[in-house]
Amino acid sequence: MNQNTLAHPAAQILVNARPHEGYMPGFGNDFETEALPGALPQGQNSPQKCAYGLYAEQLSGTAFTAPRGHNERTWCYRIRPSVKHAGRFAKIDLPDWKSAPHILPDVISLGQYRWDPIPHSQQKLTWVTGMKTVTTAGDVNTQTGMASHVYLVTDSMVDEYFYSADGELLVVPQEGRLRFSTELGVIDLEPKEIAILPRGLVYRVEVLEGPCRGFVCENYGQKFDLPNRGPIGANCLANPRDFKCPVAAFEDRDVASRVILKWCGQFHETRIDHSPLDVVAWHGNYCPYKYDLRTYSPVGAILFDHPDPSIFTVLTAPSGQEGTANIDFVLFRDRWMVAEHSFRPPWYHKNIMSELMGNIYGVYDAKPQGFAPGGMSLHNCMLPHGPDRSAFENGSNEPMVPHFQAETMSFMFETRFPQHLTEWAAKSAPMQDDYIECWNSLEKKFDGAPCVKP
Ligand SMILES: O=C(O)Cc1cc(O)ccc1O
Ligand SMILES: [Fe+2]
Repeated sequence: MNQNTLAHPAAQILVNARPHEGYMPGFGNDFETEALPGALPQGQNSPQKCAYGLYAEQLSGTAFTAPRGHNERTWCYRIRPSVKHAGRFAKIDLPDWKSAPHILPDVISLGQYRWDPIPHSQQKLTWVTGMKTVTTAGDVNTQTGMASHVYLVTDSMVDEYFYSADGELLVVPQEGRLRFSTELGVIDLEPKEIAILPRGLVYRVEVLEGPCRGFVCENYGQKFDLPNRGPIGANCLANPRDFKCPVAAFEDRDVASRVILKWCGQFHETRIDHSPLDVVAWHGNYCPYKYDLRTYSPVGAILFDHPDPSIFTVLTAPSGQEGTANIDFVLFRDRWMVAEHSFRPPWYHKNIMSELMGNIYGVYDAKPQGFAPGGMSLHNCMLPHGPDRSAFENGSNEPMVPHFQAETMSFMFETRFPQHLTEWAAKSAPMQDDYIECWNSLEKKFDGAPCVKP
């Protein structure tokens, strides 16, 4: 069955949609898409009566008055307005999903930390029950900062839907395949791809191939954007056309359903009698999207030295202070290493920004051992870190010939705010107690003699 003909026999793909793909290309485009012919009004947003008896509804992702270029909103034409979805909300507990501020007196976040891959669960877990918070930063109430999570998902949500008023979710799958059926269309997601689920968008998550594990960055602040490329120019890094937004798809299903809402760090549920995924047509620039990390074109040192990792930024979420991101999403993918007379791996450093890393697959060049696919590390604000002993020795002695750093994909959620560990991350997750010993054997090499260039 075609992806946008979920329930309606007359449904077909029109307008900008490529039927064989079900996605529309472009970052931040003003899209339009309809799953039934003529469902989308032309020349106006709010006709007195909409086609097919649909209701018009606007979803605003930025303030009404945000400057043009940052202003994001989408007009939806739906079977019922969202307000029909919201009965009374009742508070529920999702104890593993935490929000900032979440600073615990007996949990120490000052340190360099690393975790083995979180083992898959024996329990049945959905997208909402399988979300486990690793760190929180900033404050969800002031819409600043972020949280990092690991998800372990075994089971599909059935007649159950979720949305978050607290921020957008950046999803980085590491194992398994998921389907995000959203109000605005369907996104299928697998490792080496990422997806963004905007604040306020309702969706259901199904397992296409499980069990599923991955990482999530919950962005409480201003939305992720493409970084400016400066002197790099108009091409490379993440190119806008490689971002894909789904075509309209709707369900006309009258069935008892549950909607879970995350709001200011708390979870609530409401019961409704139909599927809320009933948007038949929409137009606008506030939408979910996915991106294939293999289309990222890295730019780097082609003669000597090692640039700052910001050169590998895929998406950046501004903080209001220019050049100081609320979050940078940075990708370390396979690439050529060609720098001459240089120490090629990452250098030793201390950083005002806090670095949460995850390994999607392969070997990361600063940590040939111990940073496994599915594993994570945290190097918090101003805490020193860098290559382990074997990476240092290799980087100091490797022949200065072109070398292909093959089969590798790690990433970093880097934020200007210190990241605080949850109790689960500090006490239950498989933290490596011996991580900092990876630097123990770095011995003093100082011999008092001036360096002789080879
Ligand atoms: O700490 C890390 O491994 C991430 C990182 C990579 C790099 O190439 C330079 C700096 C940096 O923080
Ligand atoms: Fe670093």
